[in-house]
Amino acid sequence: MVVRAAVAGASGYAGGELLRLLLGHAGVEVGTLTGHSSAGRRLGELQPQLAPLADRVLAETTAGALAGHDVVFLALPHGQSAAVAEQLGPDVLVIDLGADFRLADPADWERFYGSPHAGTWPYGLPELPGARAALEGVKRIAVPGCYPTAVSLALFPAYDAGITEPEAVIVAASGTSGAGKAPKAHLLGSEVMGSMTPYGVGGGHRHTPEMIQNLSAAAGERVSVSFTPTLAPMPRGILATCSAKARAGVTAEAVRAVYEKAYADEPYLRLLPEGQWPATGAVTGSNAVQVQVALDAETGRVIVISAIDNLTKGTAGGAVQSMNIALGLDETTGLSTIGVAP
Ligand SMILES: NC(=O)C1=CN([C@@H]2O[C@H](COP(=O)(O)OP(=O)(O)OC[C@H]3O[C@@H](n4cnc5c(N)ncnc54)[C@H](OP(=O)(O)O)[C@@H]3O)[C@@H](O)[C@H]2O)C=CC1
Ligand SMILES: CC(=O)N[C@@H](CCC(=O)OP(=O)(O)O)C(=O)O
Repeated sequence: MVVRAAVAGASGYAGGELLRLLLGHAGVEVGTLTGHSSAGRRLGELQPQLAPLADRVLAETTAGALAGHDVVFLALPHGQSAAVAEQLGPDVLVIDLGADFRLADPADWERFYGSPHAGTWPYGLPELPGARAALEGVKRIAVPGCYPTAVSLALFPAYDAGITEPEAVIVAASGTSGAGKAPKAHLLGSEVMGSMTPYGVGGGHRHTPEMIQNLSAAAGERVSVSFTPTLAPMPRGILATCSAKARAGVTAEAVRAVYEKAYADEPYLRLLPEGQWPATGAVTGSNAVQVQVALDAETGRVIVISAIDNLTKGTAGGAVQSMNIALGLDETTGLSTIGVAP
């Protein structure tokens, strides 16, 4: 079976990574590509790494241009997906890489995104408890945010197993591609190179409610989250340092056993051997997630560190993995666990 897939937002970072993966996917034929300010331009000018598609010309992002495909990926800014998606009809598989359909609570959406809530779609993080089965055969998928991917995959085993209290503290560093390709002063090379800085400090980051949603579902009770993102001088990657208070009596051996069991059959989640620590460079360009755990004897906190590529497992790889499940394909088709290093 070969499905025909359109990509809206093909000129952006998420759209570009998605096309890189789709070009290596045996079950996908790349159809229409769309852009916004770059409509009418050749893809080769904008995404020179995608050589086989260099002569494709970007169409305007309209429902008409995206019609006639089996799968439509939307890699658009927040708030742009709903209007397009509602015109695409119920039979096409629509996969939104943006935030519009990730949150279940309209109040959370309105507070963090400041616009009316468009709705909630099945959530494209198959490794979460029950999520894989919930993606089979669906026609709409909301791909998680990059930080919630790194954090939820790091912490769900601890909450699912009940070994941690319902609070988590997270500090995560992201590469600059997480902020998209559109020019912004704080992303200039002279601002970013050789410097790191936090942002969204004190509960203000829009990924906080998404993390709370995922971790609370795993815990069966509300988990409070303190999240501090930082911008790191690298193009790709997220390193998330997560901690939560261990429940009484939990030992370091018990923590490790929980993670060994939770990740045992997962194709992309890798608990590293003891003494080895996750590195963003090791997962660059791959769908892999590296994780290490420790129990801090001084504070009684379980510490879990994860590394992902924000554009691959954190966006486009997660989208392809979820598409594979929805279409009944082998979940790993077109996705690699092999990073590009150094
Ligand atoms: N970058 C990342 O690591 C991650 C991104 N995502 C999500 O993916 C989506 C795209 O992000 P990213 O690729 O980084 O962003 P970019 O800024 O790199 O790309 C945005 C894309 O959307 C198009 N676009 C811009 N404005 C409009 C508009 N008003 N209507 C229609 N299309 C528009 C742009 O077209 P043009 O260039 O032609 O103007 C471009 O193709 C976002 O929702 C983001 O949240 C999710 C997880 C991680
Ligand atoms: C470095 C950086 O700016 N990162 C982005 C997150 C990108 C992402 O995954 O999130 P969305 O899909 O929700 O946009 C941010 O902090 O807003």
